[in-house]
Amino acid sequence: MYHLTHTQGRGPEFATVFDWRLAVSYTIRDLIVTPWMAGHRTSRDNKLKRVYYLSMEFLIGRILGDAIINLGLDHQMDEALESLGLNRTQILEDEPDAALGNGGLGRLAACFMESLSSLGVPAFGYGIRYEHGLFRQRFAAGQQVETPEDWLNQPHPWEFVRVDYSYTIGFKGEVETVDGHSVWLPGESVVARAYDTPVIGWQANWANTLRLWGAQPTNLFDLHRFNAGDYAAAAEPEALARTLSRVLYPDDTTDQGKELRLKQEYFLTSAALQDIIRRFVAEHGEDLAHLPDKVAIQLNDTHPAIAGPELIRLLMDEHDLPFAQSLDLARRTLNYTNHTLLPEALERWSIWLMGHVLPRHLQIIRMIDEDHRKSTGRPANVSIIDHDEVRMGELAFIMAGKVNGVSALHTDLVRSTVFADLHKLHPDRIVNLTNGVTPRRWLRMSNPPLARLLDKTIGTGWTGDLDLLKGLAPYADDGGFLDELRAAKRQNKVALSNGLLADLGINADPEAIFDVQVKRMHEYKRQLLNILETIALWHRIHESPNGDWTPRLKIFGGKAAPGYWTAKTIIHLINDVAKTINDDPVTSQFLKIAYPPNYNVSMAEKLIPAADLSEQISTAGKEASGTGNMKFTMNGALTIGTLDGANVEIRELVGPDNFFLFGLTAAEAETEKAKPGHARAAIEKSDDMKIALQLIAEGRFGRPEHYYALLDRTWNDDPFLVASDFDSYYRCQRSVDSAYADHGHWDRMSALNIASSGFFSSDRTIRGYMETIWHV
Ligand SMILES: [N-]=[N+]=N[C@]1([C@H](N)O)O[C@H](CO)[C@@H](O)[C@H](O)[C@H]1O
Repeated sequence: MYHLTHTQGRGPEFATVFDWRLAVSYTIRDLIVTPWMAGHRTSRDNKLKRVYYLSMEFLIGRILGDAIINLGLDHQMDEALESLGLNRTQILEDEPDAALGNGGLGRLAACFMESLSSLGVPAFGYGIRYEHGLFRQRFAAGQQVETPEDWLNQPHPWEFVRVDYSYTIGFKGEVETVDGHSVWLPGESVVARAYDTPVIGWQANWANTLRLWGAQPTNLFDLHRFNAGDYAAAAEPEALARTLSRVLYPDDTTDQGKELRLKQEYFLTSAALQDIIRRFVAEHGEDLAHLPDKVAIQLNDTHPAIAGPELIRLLMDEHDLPFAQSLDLARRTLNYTNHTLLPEALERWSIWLMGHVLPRHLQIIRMIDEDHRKSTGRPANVSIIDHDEVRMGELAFIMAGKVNGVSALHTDLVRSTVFADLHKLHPDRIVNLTNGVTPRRWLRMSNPPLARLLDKTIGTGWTGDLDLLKGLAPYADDGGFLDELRAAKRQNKVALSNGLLADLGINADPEAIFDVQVKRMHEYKRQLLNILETIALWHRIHESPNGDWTPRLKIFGGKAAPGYWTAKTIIHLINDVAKTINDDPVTSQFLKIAYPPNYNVSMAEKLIPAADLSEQISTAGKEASGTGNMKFTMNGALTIGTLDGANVEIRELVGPDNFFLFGLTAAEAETEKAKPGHARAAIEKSDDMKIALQLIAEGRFGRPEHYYALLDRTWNDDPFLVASDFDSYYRCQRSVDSAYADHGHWDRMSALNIASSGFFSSDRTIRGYMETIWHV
């Protein structure tokens, strides 16, 4: 009531849901600033070493619900809202998602920030305060249409503006030599202003800062031009500057390559490094020789890899340290995480563009390259500059103390493929740190029915120490427990069914298998394999409508990068197939498809707890890790998947009997892919796939001409081996049907998946980074 009155300036009789939500948010925020300030003082006063996580993406989602959980106030808040006659769900769902990321990489950064605070590790996250996050997705005639996301078109209660922490970021211009020193004279510049969001940890013992940079013009406004009536020109400086933090590039695992993207990457990196050095000097004095003792920096993929040259520039040009010392200090401070092997995702900037936008950095990159060549005996294929391009992967590797992959299989492939030559030169540099997810948001907050059952069965300790879920294993043979487990899952399925009916008009049977594939649309994730199997099943049901079919609801969710034509065609196909199948009176009792638009963090929090089956069906060797797979497992869904990314470790821990495995291994996939005509050969052998492709070509799902190019690509190219894995996948799905029919067996498998998911907590991952990379 205090904040409604004094912060919102509203009486309850006039208050909107927005006013109440802000009042609740400020009330919770008040309780966070205390541990936040205490944590900062403790770090400063004890001269603690800090971790700095640099990422172009932080896929945070909503903040209020998570903050209430971490403060342990969920029950009190329920009572308070009830006593005021307010609807909890309505209040929480009024908050827009902070969609400052594309997919797994961005969400991982958000989970890491929460675990760093939950473990009480002094840390800062550095990112960009995009005015527009990932675009909103809607469907028009089954096709994806993008509209701008606008989370900041209303006051945002979770940020504090820090005008005193502003840094000038230069671009372009030229480099002069004065008294033997290189001096960069930027041609243009902007100001990076800090916006801080506290990240509270479990049980509110600690809170770290997520510092997001917003771009401001160096000179606000050209008054002379304004007075001359040239209003547009007068506003130009501001417009230009703000483009830097205007919008997130919507590409997931694809190199953008645009000048503005490079400028965004440098904007983030330079502001972060200037802020880090200011804090170090303020707390430890001018002698930067001790920087690596107090600062550990993690580069989230190559997007902030310009940090190597930028840190050297700051140390050399602004703190007068010699190149060799600057290089050494930078290497002992920086670390790099690789998140993908896909060639089109590895960033390469043309020498021209790098020299144009960052002339001083290109000079330093050449010095780093030369130093590395000299110190490693000039081997081939490891140079940063290659064929007039600056290879950011090589730059990040050469400038890093440690390089890590994000799953055991992925790290092996990083050593044997993309960085094989550098690995030979630096055999101890690459380490593995399998991804993880925070159990606070992805279990305790998203799945109250299961959380209550866990609390009752093994106590509440699991939220802070997920390994305690092992205590559940004995209950896998306890019928009473399994019934309650099934009841909890059913509660979530009923809630989701009601949502699907209300939003999409789809009547979902909670008894059906809720088979869920939610992730970005990409050919290597093989949503195409899933929808082709669905068509083949539909055809089979039509052939024997009285057969003993296990009802199934296929749920899809995911956005395609706006320029990714094939991914958009697959979205269109899924919606066209859904239309035909959902309207089919013969099969609708056995098979339905739902594709809710605008999949995001908040939707994942609803879908994952209601899932029975988790689709992790990427071509083996292509998905570096996956993190959705981990969220489904800890929420009791069983996985159908390939031996790819972290699926391998999930299967090892839950046991092969509790995982539905199919498909080629990464090595077999490489061999198969090399065979000419592998697709046509596989399709000719598979009646089910052939019929599925035929039905599309015949126009059973919308206008066939929309899919001729996709059909041609599948028959003649099929780069991700959909055809080669089809029959194995189809057979595996049928074994899922029979397993699901035996409730006791299914629930036992579900219980064992939950019991074995402790390893996939991001707390375990962060502890790994602390021990093997950051030494904090
Ligand atoms: N970029 N990128 N990489 C990804 C994801 N697409 O964001 O990073 C994620 C986080 O490491 C991985 O789980 C996922 O497999 C990988 O493809």
